[in-house]
Amino acid sequence: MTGRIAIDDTAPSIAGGRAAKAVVGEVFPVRTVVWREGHDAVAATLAVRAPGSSRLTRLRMAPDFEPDVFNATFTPHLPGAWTYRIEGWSDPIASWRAAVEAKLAVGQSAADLANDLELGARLFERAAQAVPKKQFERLRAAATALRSDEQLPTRVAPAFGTEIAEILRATPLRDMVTRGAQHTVQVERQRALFGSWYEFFPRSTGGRDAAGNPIHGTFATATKELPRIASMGFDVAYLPPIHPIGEINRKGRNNALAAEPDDVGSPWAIGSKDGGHDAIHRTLGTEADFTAFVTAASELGLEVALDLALQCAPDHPWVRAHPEWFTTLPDGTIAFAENPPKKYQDIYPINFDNDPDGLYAEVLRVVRHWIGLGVKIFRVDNPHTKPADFWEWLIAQVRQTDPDVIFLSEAFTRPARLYGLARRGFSQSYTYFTWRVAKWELAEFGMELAAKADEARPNLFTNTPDILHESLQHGGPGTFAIRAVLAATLAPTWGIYSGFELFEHQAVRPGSEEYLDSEKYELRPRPFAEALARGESLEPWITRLNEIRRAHPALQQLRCVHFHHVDNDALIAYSKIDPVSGDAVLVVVNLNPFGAEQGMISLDLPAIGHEWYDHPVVYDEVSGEEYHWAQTNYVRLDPANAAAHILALPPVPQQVRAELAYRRTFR
Ligand SMILES: O=P(O)(O)O[C@H]1O[C@H](CO)[C@@H](O[C@H]2O[C@H](CO)[C@@H](O)[C@H](O)[C@H]2O)[C@H](O)[C@H]1O
Repeated sequence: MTGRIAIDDTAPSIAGGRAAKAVVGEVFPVRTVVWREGHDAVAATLAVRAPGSSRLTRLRMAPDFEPDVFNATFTPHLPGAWTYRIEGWSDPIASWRAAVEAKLAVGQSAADLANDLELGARLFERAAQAVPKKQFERLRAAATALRSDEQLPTRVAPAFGTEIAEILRATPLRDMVTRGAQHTVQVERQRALFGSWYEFFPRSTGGRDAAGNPIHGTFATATKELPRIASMGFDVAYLPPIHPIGEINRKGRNNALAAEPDDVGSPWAIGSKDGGHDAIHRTLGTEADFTAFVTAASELGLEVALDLALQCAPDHPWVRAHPEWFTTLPDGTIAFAENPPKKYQDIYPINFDNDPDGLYAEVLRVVRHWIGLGVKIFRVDNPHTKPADFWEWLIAQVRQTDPDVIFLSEAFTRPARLYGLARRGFSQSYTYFTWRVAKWELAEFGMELAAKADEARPNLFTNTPDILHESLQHGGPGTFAIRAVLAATLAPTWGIYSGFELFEHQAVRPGSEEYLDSEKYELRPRPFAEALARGESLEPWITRLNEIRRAHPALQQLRCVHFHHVDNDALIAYSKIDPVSGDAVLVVVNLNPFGAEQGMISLDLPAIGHEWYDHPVVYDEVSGEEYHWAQTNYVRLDPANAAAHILALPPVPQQVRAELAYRRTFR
């Protein structure tokens, strides 16, 4: 925006004028550049408006140590679309003061300063017009002193005093006020930022019959799984699609192209003669059973997330009723879906261009149907294979009526799509975490997450039904513990797919990331209790991680990560802080699952709010031990005992919290 004062590089500023992201209670840092010609002083104000309010809250921005750069934070207290803009202005009293100080410093006399003193008096008189009566008198007194016959130091003393500075900080005299462009921040509920997800297939919860054959589960049997999931500290129970599964082209075990008669098929092959996206697989139960499941989950503090997979089995009702929603090939057939190199022969992709009005309305109806049954979180399958403008429209429509609905995007094929979809409204995104294993990759990844915090919120799954990373295939239980602690502490939202706690690691074939006997195509009842009793379960570690995450607001933050140097590439160290409470945590992870690693960690103490010479006492939330640390510290981690230190640090002092929030965000 052009104006008398230049305002540049305001951040966050999302491409296309779209909204930045924040959640209720999250500290939201804003930075800008404000400058003008010559030597006169400028300043910046952040003007913030809450949703539905006509009132502007003005926050004086703090000058950065870089010239012309200003910072401020605000903390939204309710969800909705907040707006903010920068006001850049000329600060005539600061300019006057700087000039007079410089002249006094070189010994100029009252006579030399006659014009300056009169100009100052006029400025204080102007400033007095805008302040309450008591402060009015102070400013008038400063003006009177400047015009008096006293000695020069006495004349300028009130104008230079701290009391006047305080008054002017609260009510500055602003000239040439220039308003910058308006920016929006979409504020969501806290679950959009912080939470622990557990993915499981309800159909696998039916146990086994006397002959050891799996029995198809129901919502009633799935409900029995919920206490175990809740007791591990998870917040969200995510279910793959629960709809009728296609019978035409159904896939068999291990992705076989032909199914055997008793094969259950992939739940992502949605739709059959029993119904489509608004129907429930008849063996799982009825709508009433589903809502009972959602209620039971809620009583345990769990939210249910549902898959939204916009694709159809050939026998989905839409295929017959709306052939225009699909692409018919010259030979009259419909091509199956692909996500190269993956082939999904049991589903048809949807064509979003033939009848957008009809299709869009139907998808919105489906989403609202599930919202009506208590679902407030949708994990969206393959959103990058559907048009971006469709998602932007759908999410905006849903937000109008249900602002508490959260959409997780499963798009991580290319950064443009991952971040592009996030900008268009997705609350959370899958990431490349599963493929980031080396220390340098993790550090780069962690920095990227923080740098992108205004436009995308990550959900770090350790594994998914599609991704059994080779490190999990060959790294033994130690790798599972390492991947869990990294996911649980690098980002505020993390998740596991069922079976992770049992160290399931067999791939269908060498070089593949697909599980052997994948649950995508068959029932997989699991002996959780037996494994736990034998001490062969990761449940205790997962439980402890979630407890620590809940106890430490620092681990619930996305923006405030900082990596510290360790002289061993098998050890990684990073700290997180919470700018509100000052809570601070340092995580040190041994990336070698097979043996102990040791090294020296050099703490960047100012980055955690301390002086270089401080000796913080740190408490290990994993071992319960306390250490007296300094700038350089010896660490040794043996995966036989613990994969990581999760160290509670002394709280960040109040006076540097906001500054650290800017520094960690805009590095
Ligand atoms: O393509 P992605 O790797 O993002 O995977 C997601 O979408 C897939 C298609 O919906 C889904 O694939 C599974 O379901 C398909 C349809 O039934 C089936 O053909 C595939 O073999 C099966 O893997 C995948 O699970 C989901 O995460």
